[in-house]
Amino acid sequence: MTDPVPRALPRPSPAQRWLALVLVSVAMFGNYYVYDAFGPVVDLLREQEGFTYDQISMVFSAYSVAAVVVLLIGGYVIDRWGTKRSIALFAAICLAAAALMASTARFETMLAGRFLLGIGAEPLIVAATAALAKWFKGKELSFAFGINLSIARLGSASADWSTSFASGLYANWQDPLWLATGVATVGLTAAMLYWMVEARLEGRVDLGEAAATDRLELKGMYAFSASYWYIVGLCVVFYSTVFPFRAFAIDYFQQAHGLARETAGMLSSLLPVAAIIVTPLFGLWVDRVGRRSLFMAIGSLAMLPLFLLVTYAPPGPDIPMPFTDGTRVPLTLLVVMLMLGGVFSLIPAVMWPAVAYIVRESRLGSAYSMMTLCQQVGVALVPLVVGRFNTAFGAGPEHPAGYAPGMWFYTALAALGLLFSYLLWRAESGPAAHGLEYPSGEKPA
Ligand SMILES: C[C@H](NC(=O)[C@@H](N)CCCCN)C(=O)O
Repeated sequence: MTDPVPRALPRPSPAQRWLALVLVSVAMFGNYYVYDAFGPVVDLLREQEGFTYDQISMVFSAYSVAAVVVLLIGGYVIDRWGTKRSIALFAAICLAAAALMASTARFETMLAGRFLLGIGAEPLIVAATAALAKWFKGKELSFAFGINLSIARLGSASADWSTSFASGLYANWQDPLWLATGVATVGLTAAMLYWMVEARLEGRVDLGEAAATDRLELKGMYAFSASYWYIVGLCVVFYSTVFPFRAFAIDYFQQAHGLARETAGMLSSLLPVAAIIVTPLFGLWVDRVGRRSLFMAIGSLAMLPLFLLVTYAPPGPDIPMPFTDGTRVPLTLLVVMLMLGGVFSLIPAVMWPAVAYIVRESRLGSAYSMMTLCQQVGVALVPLVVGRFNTAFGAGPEHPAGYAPGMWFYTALAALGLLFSYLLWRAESGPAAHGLEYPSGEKPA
């Protein structure tokens, strides 16, 4: 008797794929919510618990320090445990981190909680990406990634909106962080359901191999082209400006511009909200027209004046904010946040996919890991500098001018971003170009 010929398994049905996407995305929603739940309580920690700007910055940076450590350890856990267990494990770590931060206002505990969040959240993003690749490879993968990121950003926006829909909790610093712990529980529940779905369908449908996590290998980095390193440079300065600015934005709008917390939260949420709507549209546009390095340069140029405008431009009349029940904000702040939202949609939509056009597929995992690692080093250091400036220059409601040095620092970083994108554009317009300026991402023969 001969062995039966193994029959090829069917690919997952659309309903199965979209169920997996929804569950993974809810886990990501929880992840991003917890990350951004810290910003709205910054003023309460300062007023009620006596935290200084330096301490707040250290808590914020602890996430990135942890992220650098886990990125160096690499995709080991994901490779060994598989996506379904890893997603649940990392979501559980995020939940523990959220609970730790909510448990007490001791500085060391907050620091440990935020560090733990970095340990869970960054590999959760990697594991979620690997999981989506299993379900969607060859079928709407980019679209699925886009939806996943949009739902994650909805988590960021919801953390800002909590200053309105859960305004009653903001009588103290602790209750909003317990709310974040509740949201992390929803994320963990979705991760466990995802585990059940993947386990149930394994062996019944062809889930292929998860895209190899391709751990970070420092050897071989020299082989990446100059264009790759210009993109890494832009990535570092871009996120080192936007993420710390976001972390301090609600407090800054309250202290320096006298806005109520709810209004400041609404204004800050324009950044992720714009990104939810506009990022996929920019993605589609760039896929059609190419010109990737030019778009990155345009985004960097648009960012350059924003931090100085917010500091020195007259506030202008109060006007109703879009997508709200008529909350009024100064025109200048609204314009600046809408422009920053546009930049926050354009640069990530172009920058992350651009790497795939200039790095060999087999080295893509390493390339992305190195880029994220450098990003997190920048995101760890910049808030420490800005916190130092705010403390040293006595920033606060009675001395709003004390925030100006921090804003000049963000502007200097934005100028560096413009330099990197100019160098990239020059490299991609010359004979060593990879084809970033062409819709297909390849130079015509
Ligand atoms: C896609 C990109 N993600 C990241 O940069 C992550 N390494 C850090 C996310 C931290 C916020 N939760 C992004 O969000 O633009």
